[in-house]
Amino acid sequence: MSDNELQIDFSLSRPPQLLRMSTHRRWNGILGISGPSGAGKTSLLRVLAGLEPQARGRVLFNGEVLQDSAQAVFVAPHRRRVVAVFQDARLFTHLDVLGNLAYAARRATATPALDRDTVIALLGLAPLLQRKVDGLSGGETQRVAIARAVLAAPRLLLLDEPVSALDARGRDEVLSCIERVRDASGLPMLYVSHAGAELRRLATQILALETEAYGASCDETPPGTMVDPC
Ligand SMILES: Nc1ncnc2c1ncn2[C@@H]1O[C@H](COP(=O)(O)OP(=O)(O)OP(=O)(O)O)[C@@H](O)[C@H]1O
Repeated sequence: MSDNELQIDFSLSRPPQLLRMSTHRRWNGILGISGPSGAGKTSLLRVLAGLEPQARGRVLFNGEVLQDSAQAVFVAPHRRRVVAVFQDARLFTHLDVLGNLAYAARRATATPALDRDTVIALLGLAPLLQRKVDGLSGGETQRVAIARAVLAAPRLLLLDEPVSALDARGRDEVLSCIERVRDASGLPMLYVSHAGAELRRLATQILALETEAYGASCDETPPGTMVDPC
């Protein structure tokens, strides 16, 4: 049974391009997002996170309208409970690791799927809590960013190529952490990657975006089908 549902039908004007996406997906766990460079993977996450207020069309998550230009509905980013982790984890450099986690927990508007101690344990952060974030390795930084995102109590977690800048060891470490969070929290996630191996490892199904002459579109792969990304 699939518990989560994404309904999108929007366009973003980026002259001379028009980026269009339309799909309806149900999934559990991690929905992988694949597609060539420029297909609109990051744009999709930005729309879901509420960072593209000018997008035309409709975006619904689990039946709730997040934005609908025809009805002049736009739920503000901080009210969506949709939290994104980007490739360049944007941690607060004036705070240590614990400070970053505490900040997210203080601003959370709901109870997170996992409590702070569990998040710290699953992401192996105990030895890092007092460290300044600008001294962390790439993999450590991404683990803190994921922990911070979970403690912000999202109902949808967006991961945009979170391991693409890491070496093989760092990648494997962070992917294992994501698997642990996925299994312990049940949080629905979208995971953007160019790497087929990562998507096969993490995702229950894949949404493949394809670039077309006029912009981007979604390949309507039947739910549950694994698609080999380009
Ligand atoms: N802020 C912006 N203003 C104008 N155009 C943009 C902006 N951000 C992205 N684009 C364009 O929108 C299209 C989709 O970009 P997007 O970053 O979503 O693709 P992507 O699939 O994530 O690509 P990549 O794999 O290279 O990260 C591209 O043509 C890109 O150049």
